[in-house]
Amino acid sequence: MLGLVSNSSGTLPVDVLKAALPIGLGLASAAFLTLKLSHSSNGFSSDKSIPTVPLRPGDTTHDAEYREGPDLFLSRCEQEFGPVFNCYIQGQSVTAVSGRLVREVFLNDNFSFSDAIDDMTGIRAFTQSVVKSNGDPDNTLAHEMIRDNISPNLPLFTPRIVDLLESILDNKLGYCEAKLVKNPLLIIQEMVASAMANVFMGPEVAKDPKVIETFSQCTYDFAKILEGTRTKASWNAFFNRRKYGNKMLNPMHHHVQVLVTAAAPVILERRRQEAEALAKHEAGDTMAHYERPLDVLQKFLDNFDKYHFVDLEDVCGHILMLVLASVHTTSDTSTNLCYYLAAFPECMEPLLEEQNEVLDQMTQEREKLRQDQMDKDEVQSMDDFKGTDLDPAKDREFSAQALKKMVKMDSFVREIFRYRTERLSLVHTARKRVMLSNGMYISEGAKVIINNHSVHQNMEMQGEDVSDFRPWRFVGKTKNATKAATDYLPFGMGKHACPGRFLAIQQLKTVGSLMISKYSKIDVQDKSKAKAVLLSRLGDPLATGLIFTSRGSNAKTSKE
Ligand code: HEM
Repeated sequence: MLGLVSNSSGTLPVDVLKAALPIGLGLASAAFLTLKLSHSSNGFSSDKSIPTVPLRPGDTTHDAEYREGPDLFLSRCEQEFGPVFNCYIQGQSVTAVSGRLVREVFLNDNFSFSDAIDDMTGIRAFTQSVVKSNGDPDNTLAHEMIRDNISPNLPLFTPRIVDLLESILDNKLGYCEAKLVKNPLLIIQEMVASAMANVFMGPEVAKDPKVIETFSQCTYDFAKILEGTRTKASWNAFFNRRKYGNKMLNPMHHHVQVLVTAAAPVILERRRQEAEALAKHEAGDTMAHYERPLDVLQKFLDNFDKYHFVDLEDVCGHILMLVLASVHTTSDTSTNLCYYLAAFPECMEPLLEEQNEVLDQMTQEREKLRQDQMDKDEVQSMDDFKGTDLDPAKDREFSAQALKKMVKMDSFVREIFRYRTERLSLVHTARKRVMLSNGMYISEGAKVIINNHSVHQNMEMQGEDVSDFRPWRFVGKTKNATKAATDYLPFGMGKHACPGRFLAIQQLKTVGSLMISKYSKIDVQDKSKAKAVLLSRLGDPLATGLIFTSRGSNAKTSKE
């Protein structure tokens, strides 16, 4: 691979590659992962003053009671034992932390989500064998990579993302007259994988079907690894460390190679074009210039030394880690959003009305900008706008600006996260003994789990009817779907809060907007399973399909 990338500064020692950490979550939520692990009998190492919730007669863990009614179980625990209590759940002994105290877990570096995932799965050995550089126990690099290369460019990425999401939807689902789709995740996964591949690897690489296959499938291979054995979690971690620390046995190695093989010729061609433009420029052609492609691959290569990458394989390893964090999480939640549209059909028309109002407003604003330029003689005729940012053909596109103005859609999405998010999740390991502000101590090595129920189903924080799905709950409030805070935890909070949430929410809002503009009706195939799907956990298989009906024969079903 040498020669494709600029001179490297050599391999950095890799201590712990926490950049891969997001996968622990991204994969399918800590709950999904940990539930696959079996019970640890380590007991609690927390302060003895922390109450332990007694088991129901006949139960050996709290899992059954929790699964039967998580809200009921956790309300009872909080009422009887207060905001901090021990229970045996999701395969381990954990201390649940509730309400205002959750911020003390998220904001204290002595609580680590990545340590907890590694304790349970041995994931760090696995990730170390996928990438070669950048050992970063606090995962600041992955944050930085997303913060500097993806989030600020989101408005520029948006047209490509929307275009791909729409064309694949048209291609795979198209015009429907009560068409049953047993597994809509497959369609949405392809939509999201294609959009993410375009953003991460660039349009040329993303044309390769093998790359799309890697983007949509690598998470499943990864899940198989984490599923591991059904023995003790610690054995599971031990086994994974031994097996997947070996590069050749690590299935991610194959996916990295797919990316490298597809990227190499594209990078060479980009280099050739750049050199050609430079040569022309030097020969006096002042118009000749090379337009740098806008994608994460190019950004990483341009910052090769800054990020201390080793070679192209290393760059692709890092990209693969981002894929594991992003594609399945976004596909799963976007699919779930369609089930909410089906379960609450009364939302479809208000959402479509809002969409039309926003697009009308955008059209008027853009028309005014065009007219201003005409009045100032900056352009000769309306035809001059063709192919520019102000092209009238783009007036009704779902631009980043238009999506931002869709406040009902935003509230709908945030309410889905509030309503659905797993009630107990995000296990953190205490790196040191920590005293919480209520005076209780969490001992070094103890596992703490976040009681999301105490936040998302809390009337003081969320308003009334917390057990109901109220789509417009957040309209008119300064609480948008990306705002990670003490009253909204689907993306965590504090310095480790998911840095990809801006991209994820924008894709979710786009999928929702496409669905309501193209389909007048979405029904759940088996209504008896509708509620179960709404409350499914990230990564759960879908219990039933969806039936789609297009908005009449004039519906826009293909991109001409
Ligand atoms: C609906 C989709 C998503 C959900 C629900 C989600 C959720 C989360 C959560 C709960 C965390 C842990 C936060 C904490 O420890 O406090 C996290 C971390 C992370 N996520 Fe996401 N995420 C999503 C999409 C994405 C996307 C699209 C990307 C990449 C573009 C991404 C990249 C990351 C990274 C790098 C971290 C690690 C942050 C750290 O440890 O400092 N996520 N995510």
